[in-house]
Amino acid sequence: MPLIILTGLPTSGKSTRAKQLHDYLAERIPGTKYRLHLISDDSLSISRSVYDLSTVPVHTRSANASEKDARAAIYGAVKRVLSDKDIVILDGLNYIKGWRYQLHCEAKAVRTPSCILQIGCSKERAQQVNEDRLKRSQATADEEGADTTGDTAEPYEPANWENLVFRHEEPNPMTRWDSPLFTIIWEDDDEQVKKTFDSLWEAVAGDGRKIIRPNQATEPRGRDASGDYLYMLDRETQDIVKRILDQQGDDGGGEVRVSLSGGKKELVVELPARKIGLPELQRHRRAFMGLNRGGIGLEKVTNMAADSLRESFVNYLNNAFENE
Ligand SMILES: Nc1ncnc2c1ncn2[C@@H]1O[C@H](COP(=O)(O)OP(=O)(O)OP(=O)(O)O)[C@@H](O)[C@H]1O
Repeated sequence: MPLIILTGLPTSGKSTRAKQLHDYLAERIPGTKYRLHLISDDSLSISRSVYDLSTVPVHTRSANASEKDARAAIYGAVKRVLSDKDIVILDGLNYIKGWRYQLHCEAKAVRTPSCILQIGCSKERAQQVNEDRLKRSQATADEEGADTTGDTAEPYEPANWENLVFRHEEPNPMTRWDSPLFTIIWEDDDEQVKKTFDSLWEAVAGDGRKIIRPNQATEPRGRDASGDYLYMLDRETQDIVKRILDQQGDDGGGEVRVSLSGGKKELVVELPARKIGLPELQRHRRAFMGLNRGGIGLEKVTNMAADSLRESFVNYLNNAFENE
């Protein structure tokens, strides 16, 4: 299995469900090949304040160093244990789609499935949980009595909480990296939760699980920390779009060859049997750039050069055209 990525608003009940899933799987795995791991901000001692952009100057907001460091730590922790024999529950906000894409690629690279467990909760209820936490932590600071609720987790500063809600990118089950998608809502009772966990198990560890084959598109890649990464991302993808427009046949279809620097290797884009126009290619390019734009903090994990970017975009396009 297996990487199970939780996602949801801050204070929406993610850890509660992650623990329930952990208990459920702990009962299911004896006698199977699986080992079980639960990774979360708390298990890695990551404070909720790392997500706080309010202390970062506006012009550098996309580059919040502490959040990037936190992501690198989470990524490293997942990578260390993830295999086809290890079930990893990743409890966290996981609110950026590009981040979920990278995790999906990481799983695929070790030939194991990934899935998303979305925790649904209204904004108002989640906010109430955070406000209660804030009050309790204030009362503890003022020594006004011990906490009796059992929820001793750290609250988010209100502006940080609001900002995280604003930045949250809902999973989209139409994309490879956000599927299969399972959803549990706050109100779900034990029976409903068990049903969802049963389906999740079936999809990623049961007989119905897909065979995962790694391909170059899903091999995880980092960013070129030294160069101007965004410039390179733009330039290389533009160049491939141009080659496709130049080389495709009059009626479309066929193969387009894209060489890597120094002619070391040639990549092939397999086009569908129809003419592809600039708007469609630009749409794919923008989607790819959206997924690979900086700011998800994996610079320290690997190094991504122009060649691997080109390779990655070619594979992305081949995946996109594959089903036609
Ligand atoms: N479905 C639920 N029904 C009732 N109470 C719940 C439910 N889910 C969570 N809670 C309560 O809400 C509080 C916050 O839950 P939890 O810590 O799971 O949220 P979280 O999303 O993991 O928070 P954070 O974003 O800080 O990691 C806890 O007191 C928990 O007991």
